[in-house]
Amino acid sequence: MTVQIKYCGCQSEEDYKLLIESKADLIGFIFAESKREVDPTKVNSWIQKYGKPKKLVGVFQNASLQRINDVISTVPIDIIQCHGTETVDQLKEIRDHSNKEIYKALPYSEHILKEIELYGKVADSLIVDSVAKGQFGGTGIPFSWKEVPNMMRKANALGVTCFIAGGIRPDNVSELIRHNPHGIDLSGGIEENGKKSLKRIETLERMIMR
Ligand SMILES: O=C(O)c1ccccc1NCC(=O)[C@H](O)[C@H](O)COP(=O)(O)O
Repeated sequence: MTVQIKYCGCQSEEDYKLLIESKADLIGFIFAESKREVDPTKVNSWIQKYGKPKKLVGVFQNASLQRINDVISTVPIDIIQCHGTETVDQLKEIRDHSNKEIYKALPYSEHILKEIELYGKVADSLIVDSVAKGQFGGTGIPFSWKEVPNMMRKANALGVTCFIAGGIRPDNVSELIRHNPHGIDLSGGIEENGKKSLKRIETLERMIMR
């Protein structure tokens, strides 16, 4: 199976031009508190200017329905990624309210298989990401990938796609690919000086033969 690629944290018009020409399947924008947070109106202007050849993901963290509504009425995103401590009931409410696909990010821990079981029944896809120094999302730090095959087995049984995120870079992606994740999700690993880097994207895509 071909591994799906999600590049996240698109922060500028230059980033967007680069990412739509990459081999990514999905491009993510951060609408949560972060150094990568973007303004919905600006994001929409890039999409109007350069088109929308990829699926677009809006990343939120414990956002209100009002905030989600404000963003999706401005930006034509396809997927809402919930990257906080949202409950199963809140995910259902967000889906009913928005009519979008819902991705749920789960913090990697010893309880990850139980979390996959719980959220895999309601989310369209899952993203297992690292927690580091109290931060969840965009940490730049990988977790131990030896549990990845078990996670994929659990996700397969539930019929959901499961992405792996957190500190994936061109120099470590081959090791992760050996564990056969359904998808990979990167942000900092394809950046140089805070901007998405063509060189790093091309190197990464060569490593995974895309
Ligand atoms: O990237 C952020 O700054 C961020 C902030 C708050 C919530 C989520 C965030 N990112 C979500 C993603 O999907 C990232 O791609 C993922 O966390 C991996 O980031 P990295 O470790 O930098 O590759």
